[in-house]
Order: sequence, then C-alpha cells, then structure tokens
Amino acid sequence: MAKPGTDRARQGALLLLQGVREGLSLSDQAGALKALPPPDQARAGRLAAETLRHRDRADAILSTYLSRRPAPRIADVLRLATVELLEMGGAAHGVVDAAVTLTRALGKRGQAAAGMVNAVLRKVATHDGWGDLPPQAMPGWLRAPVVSAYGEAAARAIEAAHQAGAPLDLTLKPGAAAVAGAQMLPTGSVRLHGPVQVSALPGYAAGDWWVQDAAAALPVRLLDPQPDERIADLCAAPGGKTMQLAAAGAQVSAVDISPARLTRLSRNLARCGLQARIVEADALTWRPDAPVDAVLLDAPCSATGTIRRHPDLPVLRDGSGIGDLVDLQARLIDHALSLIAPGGRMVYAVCSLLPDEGEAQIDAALTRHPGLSVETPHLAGVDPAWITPAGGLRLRPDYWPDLGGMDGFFMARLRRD
Ligand SMILES: C[S@@+](CC[C@H](N)C(=O)[O-])C[C@H]1O[C@@H](n2cnc3c(N)ncnc32)[C@H](O)[C@@H]1O
Repeated sequence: MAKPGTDRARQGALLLLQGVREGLSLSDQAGALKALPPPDQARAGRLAAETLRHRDRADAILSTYLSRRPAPRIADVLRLATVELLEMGGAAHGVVDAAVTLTRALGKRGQAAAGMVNAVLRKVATHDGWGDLPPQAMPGWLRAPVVSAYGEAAARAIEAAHQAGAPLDLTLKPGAAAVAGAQMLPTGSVRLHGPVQVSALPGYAAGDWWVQDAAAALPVRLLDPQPDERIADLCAAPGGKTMQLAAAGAQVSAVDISPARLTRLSRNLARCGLQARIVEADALTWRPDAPVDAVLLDAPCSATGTIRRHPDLPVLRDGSGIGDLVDLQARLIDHALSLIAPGGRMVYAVCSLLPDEGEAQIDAALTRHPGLSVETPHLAGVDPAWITPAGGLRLRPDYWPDLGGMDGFFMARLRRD
C-alpha cells in the first residue's frame, strides 16, 4: 500500500515539474504547495529534484518503450515514476498504480494514455542497465567552457557530482554546541547526510547555526574579518555571509538591491541573534559615510556552481545573459574597490563554474587597477591544488568526492596598495 500522503506528494512534484517547464525555479515555487502538510511538501520537493537530476537517463530508457513522444504532462508522470522505480527503489506495484492514477487525473488525454503508461512502466520496472547510463550531461552552453577550463574527465566528474545531489551543510555560530550526528568538514563547516527537516534540527530555534554550503562559507574565511572592523557586504541577501561577518564581531553594512531577499536576511539575523546595518541599495552606486576596512563582494552570477542543489537550473537557463552578468560583475568590482581605505582588502566571490565570471574577472581587474594585488589563500582544510596560479581559489563540485562534494565557487582576496 502506498505510504499515507504519497500521492499528494507525487501530485505536488508534478506541479513543481510543470512550473519548471514553464520557467519557474523550484525555489520560486516554494509557496505553491502550501496547502500540503510539511512532510508532503518536503517529499514533493525531493521527488521533483530527483526527477530533474535524472531526467535524461529516464528519457533514454523511456524512449526504448515509447512509440511516440507523449504530451509534456504525461512525460512528467513517466519520468517521475521511472526515477522512483530505478533510482529511488520504489516498489513496482505502488509506483505504477500511482502513475496510472495520476495520468487518469489529467483529463481526457490522460484517460486515453493510462493504458500506455501502465504498459510502459511495467517494462521500465524490470529494465536492467540504469546504473550503466552516464550521468546527465551539462547543457552545451555550460559544458563547452567547463571542458575547456578543466578538461573532459573533470566535466564528467562534475556531472557525477550534480547527479549525486548535495548534503546539508551548516555554519555554526562561534561557541555553539555541535549538532548531533553531523560530520565536521576540514574547513570547519558541519555536514548532515540524508533528508533533513531543517527547522526540526536542534539549535535551529536558538539560532546556533545557519544553512550554508561548505564552499559558500569560505569567502568570509578568506576575508578574515576582525572584531569592530567596518565591512561592506555587497550583494548580501539572504545573508549567510553577513551572519559570518557579524558573528566575527565586525560592524557590517549588508547591502542588497532586493527588498524581498533583504526581508529574509533580516529574519535570518534575528533568528541567530546577530546584528548588521541593512541597506536596500544598488551596490553599483551605494557609498558608506567613510571608507571601509574591507569589502565582501558576493556578486550576482550564473550560479552554475550550485546545480547539485538546484537541478532545475540547466532546464531554466540557456546561457544567454552571461555577457551581461560579466559586465555587471566588472562594474561592481570597480565600484567596490573605490569604497575601501588604502591598504584595505576585498574578497570577490561567485558561485559559478565559468572562468569568465571568476579567474578572468580578477585578471581584468588587476589590469584596470594598478596597485591592486591578489593575496594567496592560507585556509585550514583547503587543498593547495585548488589555488590557481594567480592566487585565486577555484572550488568545484567534484572536489571532496568521498565527503559528498561542495558547490562550485571562485573567490580571490585583493589588497589595495
Ligand atoms: C549570490 S547572491 C548573494 C548571496 C549572499 N551573499 C549570501 O551569502 O547569502 C547575489 C545577490 O546580489 C543581489 N544583487 C544583484 N544585483 C545587485 C546590485 N546591483 N546591487 C545590490 N545587490 C544586487 C541579489 O539581490 C542577490 O541577493
């Protein structure tokens, strides 16, 4: 028998998959399943994410049993059931029956397709060779620059990491108690494996920690904030890095252009009992009253380093707009540098796999700004192989394969003469 609520969760997952086809990200749709109980919302999110992670592999198997391409909503039912059967270990009887019921609920077209869905999924349930199919490839607009930067073998390892998904990483407030069952990572973040309901974890209500990928925690470690330093956190929301800066005792101005994201930042600060000056402004024009000791610029970017946590990204993006982002990042770097006192420092960071948004931005900034230099990272837990010849830090999802990977990131610490 199906677990209670399982079909509500499957229906929710199909709704999310339809939203992604229509151009909405899974995060944009966070409120779409409000009517479901929280465990069903969580399961729907997991089912949708797993279906997106294995979409091409599911399609490859389904195409051997389909005589023609099904309508999009029926294709979603087939993919979801295929992933449940072959990846998630779902029992054939329950998964196939549920898929047939969901298909029938799709109106006349669904009723006509129910027999086909039943026949195809019975064959899929006994299909051998799922594990032999290669992980889903990155889209061409991303794969080409990744192969050119890191090589074909690395691109395949990154695709395997995308398929594996991401554990949950936490940054602990200084002095906070360890989280039971969490693994301590070499760089100081802690990691939980398996499905977790964040708000039910010990220490959540007390604000002892916040969710932050281990790679995303490194830009602030690289900046090395000191108590009472004046620090501008540009492009700050939802505030994972603001909280690290505030927890180190710095006087932080958290600047972001998005009021909705700043509301999240303000809630996050309140939960963790931390303080920062919150500024809604365009970081291209905002200026503090006096030069600051340091700037953190976590620039808007393609987010291509976060695909293991956002498997919808390759479906939603087509690579257009990256030129505009590169241009915006360069202008943000130039303005950010003008806010720093002489001798001050800045960390530039992007959660991107694309060298155009990372390594090349720093090369270009050094050319535009004589007197600017890169300071080589010396950080606990950072493998020296991750440091680029120019002194930046390049992180990739295929690093730490035995620990569960990390987001793709680039960061560099710059010093003004
Ligand atoms: C990568 S996210 C920042 C993540 C954040 N630093 C953290 O650790 O939680 C980029 C942010 O840049 C903001 N942003 C984009 N363009 C901006 C601009 N011109 N001025 C200020 N903020 C901007 C977006 O609203 C978004 O919140």
